[in-house]
Amino acid sequence: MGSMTEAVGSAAPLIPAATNPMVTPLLTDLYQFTMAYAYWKAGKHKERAVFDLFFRKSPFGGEYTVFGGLEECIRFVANFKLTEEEILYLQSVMPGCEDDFFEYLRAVDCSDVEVYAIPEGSVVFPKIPLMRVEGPVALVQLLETPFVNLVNFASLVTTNAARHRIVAGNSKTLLEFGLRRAQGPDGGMSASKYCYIGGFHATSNVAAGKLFGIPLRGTHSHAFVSSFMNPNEILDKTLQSHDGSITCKDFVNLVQTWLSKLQHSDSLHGLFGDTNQSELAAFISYALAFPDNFLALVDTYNVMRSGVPNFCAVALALNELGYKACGVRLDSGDLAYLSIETRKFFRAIEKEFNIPGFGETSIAASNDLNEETLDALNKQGHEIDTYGIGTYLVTCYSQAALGCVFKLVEINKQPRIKLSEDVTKVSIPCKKQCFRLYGREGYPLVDLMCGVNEPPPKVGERILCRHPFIESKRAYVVPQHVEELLRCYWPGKSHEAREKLPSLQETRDRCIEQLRKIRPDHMRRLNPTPYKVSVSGKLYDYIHFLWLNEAPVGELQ
Ligand SMILES: Nc1ncnc2c1ncn2[C@@H]1O[C@H](COP(=O)(O)OP(=O)(O)OP(=O)(O)O)[C@@H](O)[C@H]1O
Ligand SMILES: O=P(O)(O)OC[C@H]1O[C@H](OP(=O)(O)OP(=O)(O)O)[C@H](O)[C@@H]1O
Ligand SMILES: O=C(O)c1cccnc1
Ligand SMILES: [Mg+2]
Repeated sequence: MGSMTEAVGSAAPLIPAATNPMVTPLLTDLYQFTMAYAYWKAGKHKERAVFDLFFRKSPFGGEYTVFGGLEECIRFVANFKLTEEEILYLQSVMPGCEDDFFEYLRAVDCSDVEVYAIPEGSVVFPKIPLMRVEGPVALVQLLETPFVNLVNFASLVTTNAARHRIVAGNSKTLLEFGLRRAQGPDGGMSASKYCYIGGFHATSNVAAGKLFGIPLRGTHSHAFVSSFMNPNEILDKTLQSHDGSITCKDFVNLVQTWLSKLQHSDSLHGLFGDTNQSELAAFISYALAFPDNFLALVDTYNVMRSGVPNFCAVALALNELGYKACGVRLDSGDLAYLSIETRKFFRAIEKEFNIPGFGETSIAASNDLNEETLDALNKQGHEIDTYGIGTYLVTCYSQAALGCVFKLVEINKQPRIKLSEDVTKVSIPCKKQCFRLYGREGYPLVDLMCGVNEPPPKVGERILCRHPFIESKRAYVVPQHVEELLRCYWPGKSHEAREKLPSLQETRDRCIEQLRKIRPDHMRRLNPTPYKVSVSGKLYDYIHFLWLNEAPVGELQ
C-alpha cells in the first residue's frame, strides 16, 4: 500500500469486514435513514459534507484518552454495502418512501467517502477530531452511529486499561480476566482486544486469543480446589522428571515428604500445622497435569496456614524432579499483607533448602481490583508480581461511556457551527488540519487545529495558539517538532495514499510509546494538569464570526 495511490474498488477486498458480524449498515439509528431520505427528497443527498468525530472530556477524571476503534471503522467503510435483504427490510419500516430512494441505497458504497484519522493507539485530547469524515451528506450521516459506537467503548476501555497499567507500574504483569463480567459477548471480546492495546499482557479469553492473537494466561478456580477430597483419590501418581531421566512412581508421597520437611524446618516452625489435605490433593493433581506450569490458587481455606505451605510442598517436589513452579494466586483478604507474608515464606524456603530463585516465585493477585486498590496497594507496599483484573476494567465501572460525538463542520465548502448554551458543546467549524506541537523538553505542548488551507506550523517558527472559546487564553508557541495528527485511512476518490492498517501489536506498541511521551503532570491521577487544545488565530476569528452570525440577538423588554 505505502505511498501508492489505489482505487477504492481494488483496495476494498484487502480490508476484511468488521470483526463483529453485527456491524452492518443497519447498525445505525433509524433517524440516519429518515434523514437520508429527506436529504434525497430535497435533492441534497450528494452535497459534500465534512463531519468530525471527537469527544468533549477525557474519561475517569483524567486529562488523556487513548484512541481505539479506528481499524473497525475502516473495515466497516471498506465493506459498506446494503444487501437486498436489508433494503427490503428498510422498505418495510419506511412505508411511504419512494422506491427510487431504495434504488439509490442499493447502489451506495463508500468509494466516494474520505476518512482521515489519528492513528489508533494514540493519546488524544478533547475537541480534536479523532476522525474527519467527508463525503455525500446522506451517506456520511448513515456512518455516524456505527462510527461513534465503534470508537466509544474501544477508546474508553483502552484508556481504562492504560490507566490501570500506569498505576500498576511497568514491572507488573497485567492479565485481563473480565469475560464473565463483560457487557455481553461483544463487550467481552472488545475489552480483551482493547485492554491488550492499552498495555495488558494477556487475557483469559480464549476466543480473543484465537481471533486477535493475544497471549492467553490463566490459573485455576476455587471449584477445582474444593472438588478434591484427599490425596488418596489420585490414581496415577507417577511423574517423569523434567529431563526424562527419572520416573517418580509416587509423586504424592514425594510431596508429603516435603510437606513434613517444611513442618519441621527451623525457619518455618510454628507458622502452620496440619494443612488442608483436599487442597493438597488439588495442587498435586494440577502439578501432575501441568508440571511445567504449576500454579496454585491458595486462598480457598487459609492462605498462610494451608494454601502457601501446600503450594511450597508441591513446588519443592517438582523442583526435585527438575521443574520450576510458576507461582500462586491470592483472590481474597488483604492482598498487601498476604503477598508480603507469602514472599517471606518463599524466601525462607530459598534460604533453608538452598534453592536459588525460589524466593522470587511469582505472586498473582485478583479480586475486585481497580485503579484505587492498585494505588492503595502501592502505598502500603506489597509483593505482588501479577494482577488479574476483571469487572472494574472491562465494564469501565467508574465511567459508563466516553461521549464521542459526530458533528457536521462543513457542507458544500461552507463551514457550519453547532451552538449551545453550554460553551463546551459549541462545535468547532471548518474542515480542519490538526497538529501536535512539541517543546524543547520533547513533550507535546499543545494540539492545534487550523483550516485546511492555512499554512501548517513550522519547526522553530512562533505561532499563536488560542483557546477556541476563551479570548484571554492564548500563547505563542515555538515548536521543536510538529506532528500532523490526521492521516488518510480511506482516500475515497482522492489521490491521497492510504495509510496501512497496523497490526494489533503495532497499535499496542504505539499506545505504550505515546503514553511515555506525555508530560507526567497531565497523567497523574489526582488533579492532572489540563493539556492545551487550541485553534489558530485565523480559525479563532472565524469561529467567532460564525457564532455571531448564527446566534440570534435577544431582545429585552
Ligand atoms: N491491602 C489492600 N488495600 C486495599 N484494598 C485491598 C487490599 N487488599 C484487598 N483489597 C481490596 O479489598 C476488597 C476486599 O473485598 P471483599 O471484602 O469483598 O473480599 P474478601 O472478603 O477479601 O474476599 P471474598 O469475599 O472473595 O472471600 C477487594 O476489592 C480487594 O481488591
Ligand atoms: O474480581 P474481578 O476483577 O472481576 O476478577 C475476576 C474474578 O473472577 C474470578 O472469580 P469470581 O469473581 O467469578 O468468583 P469469586 O470472586 O466470588 O471467587 C476470579 O477469582 C476473580 O476474583
Ligand atoms: O485464570 C484465572 O485465574 C481467572 C480467569 C478468569 C477469571 N478469574 C480468574
Ligand atoms: Mg470475585
